[in-house]
Amino acid sequence: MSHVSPRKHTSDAQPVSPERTPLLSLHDVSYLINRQRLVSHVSLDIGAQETISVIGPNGAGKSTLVKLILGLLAPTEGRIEAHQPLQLGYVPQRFSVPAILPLRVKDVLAQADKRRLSREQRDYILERLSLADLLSRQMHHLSGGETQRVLLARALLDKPNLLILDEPMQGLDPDTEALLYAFIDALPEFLRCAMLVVSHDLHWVMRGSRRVVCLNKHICCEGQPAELAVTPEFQDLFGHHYEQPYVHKPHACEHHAPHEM
Ligand SMILES: Nc1ncnc2c1ncn2[C@@H]1O[C@H](COP(=O)(O)OP(=O)(O)OP(=O)(O)O)[C@@H](O)[C@H]1O
Repeated sequence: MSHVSPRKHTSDAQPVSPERTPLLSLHDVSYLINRQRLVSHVSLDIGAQETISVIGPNGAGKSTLVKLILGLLAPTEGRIEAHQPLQLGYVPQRFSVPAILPLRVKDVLAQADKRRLSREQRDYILERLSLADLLSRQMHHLSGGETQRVLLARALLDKPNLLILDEPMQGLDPDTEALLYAFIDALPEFLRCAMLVVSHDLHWVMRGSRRVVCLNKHICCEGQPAELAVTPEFQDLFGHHYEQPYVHKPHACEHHAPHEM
């Protein structure tokens, strides 16, 4: 990818956890077209095994940001820097195969580089994503959920170090959605990688300890779900759709219950 320059990282005195070892940095990246700014001054570091969820309203520039990271678009301002050679995996929002094109599931999966995983590891992916019965089916006959499972398997078979999922659960039934979320939430060690997940599913996004980036052309707020949920920027954009689960926080005042005195 021409816009990304791999750079050797010199070791600092501070040890960095594997999750936080830098993989990719966006430096003040903007994308303009026809004098319209679709992405504005985005700076973002992605750690080597970090999961980042990207949320934002329709038209906020999320897919444009994904295309910039994939190298399908070049930043018109700023730059993207890879700290290690990138192996990208991508599951798009939509994928349709024309009925006229014969393409079986096994043809799609066969495009992956077989040298990157062992046979057992490849079988594990197919088994976890329940693909055994689909292998001979035509892609254009698959349902939305089946297609997303195939695309996720295809992406993982290349053992990416950065997996980008652009609203992968759109239109899926709750069972398929739960299956895919459970799978990406607990990838086995041999598939552990950085993930950037664009999602409108606030209940998944705000669960757990993934870093959340809220994009509205620029990054309007980011952080851990609990920190983010109380920011005015998040409240403005999503407050009416998302109620933070009640969390009891012990307070630090001096009074004691009678039995403690
Ligand atoms: N090539 C283009 N030329 C002009 N405008 C574009 C182009 N591509 C995207 N846009 C506009 O840029 C804005 C951002 O689009 P983008 O697809 O990145 O948003 P998004 O956050 O992914 O939206 P959604 O949540 O609806 O998928 C939209 O208003 C879109 O119409």
